[in-house]
Amino acid sequence: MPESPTGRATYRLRSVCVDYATPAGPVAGARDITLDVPASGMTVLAGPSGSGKSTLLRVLGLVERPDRGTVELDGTDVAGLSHRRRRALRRDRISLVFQNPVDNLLPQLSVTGNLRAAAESAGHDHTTDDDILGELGLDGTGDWSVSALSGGQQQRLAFGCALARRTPVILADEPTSQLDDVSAERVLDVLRRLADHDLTIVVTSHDGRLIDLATHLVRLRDGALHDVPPAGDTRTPKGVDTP
Ligand SMILES: Nc1ncnc2c1ncn2[C@@H]1O[C@H](COP(=O)(O)OP(=O)(O)OP(=O)(O)O)[C@@H](O)[C@H]1O
Repeated sequence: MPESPTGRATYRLRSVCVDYATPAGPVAGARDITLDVPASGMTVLAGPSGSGKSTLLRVLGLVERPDRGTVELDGTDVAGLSHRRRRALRRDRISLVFQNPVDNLLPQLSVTGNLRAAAESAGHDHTTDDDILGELGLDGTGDWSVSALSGGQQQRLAFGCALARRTPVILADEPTSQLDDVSAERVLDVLRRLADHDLTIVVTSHDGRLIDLATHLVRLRDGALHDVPPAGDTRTPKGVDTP
């Protein structure tokens, strides 16, 4: 397997399979995925609808357990850990940003209240609210209620909550798909800025603008890796790390 761009990998997946039971028989969500996710930069999981992007993101988020194969997070094999250990790892190491902005926030709290609640959820007793709001382009909104923000502002705040949690991993599922073009551009600005932090960022998308931000592009089709370079071929753009 070629080295990942940074040489360090946060995740190492080997032969990961996820099967869903349906009335019509089993459906493969992930087929034999072998992949390293570099410790820093932005990995984009791209592919058409139903290609397995969300399934793979859920595996990385320790929400979905693979039916076969291994998943290492920072060298620990997490696939077989107890529910409790997986939940503790999720709390300490992973922040998830969902597609729908309102699913990421607590509507009864202010903007600052959401940042503080996010920090507390990861065991921190304070946040640098003003720094984070500045980074998101949301200066001066600290006292606002979440409902006063636009969808795009809410989605930027969701990334702020991930920053407040100070987890080394941020996973985001199609974060621009529910936004108009202008709001999506602002979210992309935030993602560009996050890419400068020493974080592992993994985003699913079929938004070409987001795919252009990838430092590591993983293409999926029918639950499997697609466009896998021949062994030893390092010419593939953006460092697809597959065997
Ligand atoms: N809970 C589930 N039960 C049954 N089948 C599922 C389930 N979740 C996903 N699948 C199936 O697994 C495959 C991969 O789905 P997944 O949602 O991971 O793809 P996706 O690329 O994220 O799609 P989209 O872009 O539409 O969200 C699809 O065939 C889908 O129908």
